[in-house]
Amino acid sequence: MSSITTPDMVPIIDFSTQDLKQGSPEWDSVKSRVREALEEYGCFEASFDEVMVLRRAIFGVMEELFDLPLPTKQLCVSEKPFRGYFGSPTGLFESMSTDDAHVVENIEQHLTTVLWPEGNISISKTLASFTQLTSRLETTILRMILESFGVEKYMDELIDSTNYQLRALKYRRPETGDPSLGIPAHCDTNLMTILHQNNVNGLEIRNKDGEWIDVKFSPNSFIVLIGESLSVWLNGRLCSPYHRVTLKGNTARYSLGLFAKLKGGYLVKTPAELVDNTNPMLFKPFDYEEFSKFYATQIARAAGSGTSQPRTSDLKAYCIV
Ligand SMILES: O=C(O)CCC(=O)C(=O)O
Ligand SMILES: [Fe+2]
Repeated sequence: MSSITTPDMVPIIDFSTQDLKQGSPEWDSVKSRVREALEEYGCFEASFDEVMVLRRAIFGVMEELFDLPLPTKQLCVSEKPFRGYFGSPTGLFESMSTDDAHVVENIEQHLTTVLWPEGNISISKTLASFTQLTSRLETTILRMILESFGVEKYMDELIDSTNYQLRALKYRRPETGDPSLGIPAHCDTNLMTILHQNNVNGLEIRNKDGEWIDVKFSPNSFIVLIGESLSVWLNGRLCSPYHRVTLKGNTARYSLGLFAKLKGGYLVKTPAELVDNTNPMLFKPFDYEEFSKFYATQIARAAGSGTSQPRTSDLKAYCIV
């Protein structure tokens, strides 16, 4: 793995302003910065001061979750792929994921009562508050993207079909002190990802020149990444960035992410407005949950044969015309 990084930086866009009302001059200016950043990097840093009131509670909760004994964490399972507890074969990272996490009862049912049989309402509430906050930000950004392509009439349909999956990640500090790869380079296949982290950096994004950029988050910010589902829906417009996590320090890294995904049963289909003679339809309609099942078997097969994970652009390869 190349460890060369450059001083390039992902753009920072401020979403904290009170005047960010749809149609206002502030809205239009943020919207064009979002479009520019996504064209260039597929991602940006979003400042969002409201997260500060939750920050201490969030990382307290994450320590409590991951400090549980391994057999307890392993009780969190699901018949659906990419939910529940996962520990990487390298032991360097662990994750816990749960669906529709903006609703306290869902977290209680699928996560907290599994880990604490008597329930743990304060943890459920903290995680739901985080999901509500980030899903609000996701909706704003999605609306700006759709407006910028003139397809905002699909907003309600997409929102109604979104699963706000929450994923908590812990990266152990590398034992040797040498930089180690926590998560290998990949593109997210979902619609949009919004990440928050403790004070330990490690996320790297590959820019258009193929160079890896260190992403340094401010405590009041998120990194927003476009996923391949959105790029496919936009008929190849905007690209999901390659990213990876490299651990360099002496402290554990925690990150918490909203992974907005399209629900099973919803056919993801490029709108007619984005297809014409010069922009023919590039991708076949697909169901994200069906793709996830296929993708999970690909990953398991690759792991079984000792080869690396399937290539990125997996979703695009899956549904290319
Ligand atoms: O922890 C992070 O910052 C990134 C995690 C990530 O890329 C993923 O879960 O897809
Ligand atoms: Fe990712």
